[in-house]
Amino acid sequence: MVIWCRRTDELVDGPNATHMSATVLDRWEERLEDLFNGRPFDMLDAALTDTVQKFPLDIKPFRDMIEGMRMDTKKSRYENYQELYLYCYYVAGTVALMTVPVMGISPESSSHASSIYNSALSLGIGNQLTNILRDVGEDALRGRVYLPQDELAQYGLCDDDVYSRRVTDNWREFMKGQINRARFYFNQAEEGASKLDKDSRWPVWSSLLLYRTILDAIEENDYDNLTKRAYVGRTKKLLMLPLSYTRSVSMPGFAFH
Ligand SMILES: CC(C)=CCC/C(C)=C/CC/C(C)=C/CC/C(C)=C/COP(=O)(O)OP(=O)(O)O
Repeated sequence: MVIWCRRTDELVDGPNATHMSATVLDRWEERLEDLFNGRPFDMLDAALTDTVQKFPLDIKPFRDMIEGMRMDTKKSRYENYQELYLYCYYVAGTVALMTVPVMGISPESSSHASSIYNSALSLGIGNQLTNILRDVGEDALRGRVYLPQDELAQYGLCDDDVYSRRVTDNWREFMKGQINRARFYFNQAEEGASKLDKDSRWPVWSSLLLYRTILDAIEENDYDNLTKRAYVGRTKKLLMLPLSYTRSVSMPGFAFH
């Protein structure tokens, strides 16, 4: 039950703000604690208070997401995959952990909840890695390189290659490895997607299959994610819906490749 709430807009940091300031994030964290304790600040917070009262949500992923945004204000390079993974967990894995208690696990599922949460986490990570790979050129324009520096170096690449926007054979080879890694997480997510509550499976399967096709689109662009944005057309998206429906109603373990 909502106890009290006030006006909206407190967190808007000016119309042209591109990055959230530390103060804004600190205040956001304070509001998070308050709303979890039944004291929402405004109507949006009140909606979340209502949700945390209805579903078994843990505050940790919410705190971690704010930490991810804090990280993004301080850091624009990732030395290795471990560092990048942590960022992906903070900004997307957390979303997955927040949604499972709301979507629910099927009563027919015999899997341990932890394995379903792991699959959810994988979908969050796979989505974020895909998002990063799609946006390499765009992020570089903002001086940001969300790629493991040590892996770039293994292919003789560095930030300058990203900034110069030349798609070389080394770049293509590097990208193949990054795409395979993202696909690995989507594959890991599949098992859990079929164990969610019946009504949640179709949207989750749709997002899994649709987001994964962005990786195909990068390949179709011959790995040019420096000057082009991988795009999945509307028709292709619509055609994926019946396929994701089929996947969502088939039993886990059923062979479907
Ligand atoms: C598989 C199981 C068991 C559960 C599903 C759990 C879920 C819903 C996981 C997905 C979590 C999720 C939606 C993460 C965020 C992914 C992401 C990269 C969003 C991109 O956001 P924007 O940056 O706004 O996207 P655009 O750049 O496309 O605008």
